[in-house]
This record gives sequence, structure tokens and C-alpha cells, in this order.
Amino acid sequence: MRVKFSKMHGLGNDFVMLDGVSQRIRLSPDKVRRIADRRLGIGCDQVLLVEPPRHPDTDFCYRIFNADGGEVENCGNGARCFARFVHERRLTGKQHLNVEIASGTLQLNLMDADQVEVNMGAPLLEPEQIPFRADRRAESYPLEVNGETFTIGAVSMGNPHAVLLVEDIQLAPVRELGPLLAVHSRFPQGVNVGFLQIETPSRAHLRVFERGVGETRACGTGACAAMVYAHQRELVEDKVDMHLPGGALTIHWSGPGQPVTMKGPAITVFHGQIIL
Ligand SMILES: N[C@@H](CCC[C@H](N)C(=O)O)C(=O)O
Repeated sequence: MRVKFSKMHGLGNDFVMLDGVSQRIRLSPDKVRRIADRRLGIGCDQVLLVEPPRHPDTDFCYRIFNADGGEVENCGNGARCFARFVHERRLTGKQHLNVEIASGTLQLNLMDADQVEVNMGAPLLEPEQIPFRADRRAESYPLEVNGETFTIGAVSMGNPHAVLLVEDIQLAPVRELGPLLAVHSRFPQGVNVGFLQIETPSRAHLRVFERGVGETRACGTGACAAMVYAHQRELVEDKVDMHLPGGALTIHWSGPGQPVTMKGPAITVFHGQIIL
């Protein structure tokens, strides 16, 4: 089966975008792994499969798969790429889109100069919603890894995130601690691990070890989760420029119950066909 795709990225977090509206596509974890393989396939952090809407009040739905083949609930950089993709493929002419994903509905606004703004919804903070094993909800939790105790924030943006504060982002133990925390038994569905350095109340630095992928150049849901954790601890204002290795996202959050918004670029790199 030959399948048309677009290769896209949001701040270097890269995607293979598949149009399942005008093509019939059956994905399996093995096919996803082959597409994502940087030597044997196209290469990407995530595969996004765009499909027709399931509900009358949404424009599309899309499914998200990590490079390891696992299907996940949400992807912030992918949301921005999705909005640009459906326009470039002429699947819609709308600038404002309502889209259904596994974790709920997102509202997207396609802006000028490659920028897309996404209403990512309100964060979930109850341990069982994340899911995270804890007796009660708290701002921070002690978490033991190999006999050492770390302080983390636990936030769901539809998908699970652990956030750790660090003094210096360049020295953050992303490669050492990331893989251990990502499969920690207190996160029964695994977790994305963000290392956050606050520079000023409106500027921060973040590196993310993503579940099912490894360290990526950017993670949109990770940036939102980091914002929520820092805001709860009164370390930042309502608007923060979150600097990731691939570039900056602007994140807004005004507090509990409010939606988090994320603004940043979505770039198309090339189009092609793959034999699946
Ligand atoms: N890169 C994404 C997040 C993709 C999913 C994540 N790895 C997970 O397993 O939840 C983003 O930009 O949010």
C-alpha cells in the first residue's frame, strides 16, 4: 500500500502526517515504528493520523502515535502541525478548528507567519486523573529513584507529565534521570519528564524526555505542564516564553480551572509517499 505523507515539525519535534480523510490507512504499532525509524523509514518523533470527525461539532479527529508505536492522548506541537497540514492538503479552508483527540477537544487558530495558537484545555491535577500513585493531591511530590529522592510536579495535559526544577538547564540530568522517571512505577501509564529552569517570571527553559521517544527538541504539552507547575508555585506570571532546545513557545495560564494556551510555529519540510 502506498501512502502519501507530509513531514512537518514544531520547533524540531518532528512528525509524519498522514491524511486518513482521503486515503484508507490501517496503522499498527509495527507500521508506526517503521515510519518513525530514522534509517529504515521516514524518521519522526510522532506519527499523526488525521481522520474525519466523529461528532458534528468537530472538524476532524486525529490519532497520535509515539515513535515506539504506542498510541497517546495528546501532542501540543502536533496540534499546531495538524492545523497547517489540513490547510495545505486543502481538507478545509477554516482558520479556526475544533478537533477531537483521544483526550478531548482542542480549539486551534491558524495565524499568520506559520504561527498557530491552541487552546489546550484545563490541566488535570488530581493524582488519579494523571494517572499518578499518591495519597492526595499536592503541588509537589517526593519521588524516589534508585534510593535518591527528587521533588516533582505531576500534571496531566491529557497526557501525563512530571516536572522537575533545575538550576541550570544545560546540566539537567535529562539522559540519566529521564529514562528512569519515564517508566517509574508511580506513573502506571508512563510519563513525559520535563526539566525546568526559571530565568525570570516571564522566561523559562525546558528540556523534555518524552515517553515513547526520548529527549525531543520540543514538547508542547510538556511546556504547558511546566507552566502549570511553575505557576502553582508562584514562580512565573500568567504569560511565559518557554525556551526549548528547538525554539520558544508562548504559554498563557491564569490559574486553576482555566485553559492553557500555547502559541508557536508549525513548519512543513517535504511531502512524499511511503510503501506500508
Ligand atoms: N511531543 C508532544 C508530546 C507527544 C506525546 C508524548 N510523548 C506522550 O507520550 O504523551 C508534544 O508536543 O506535546
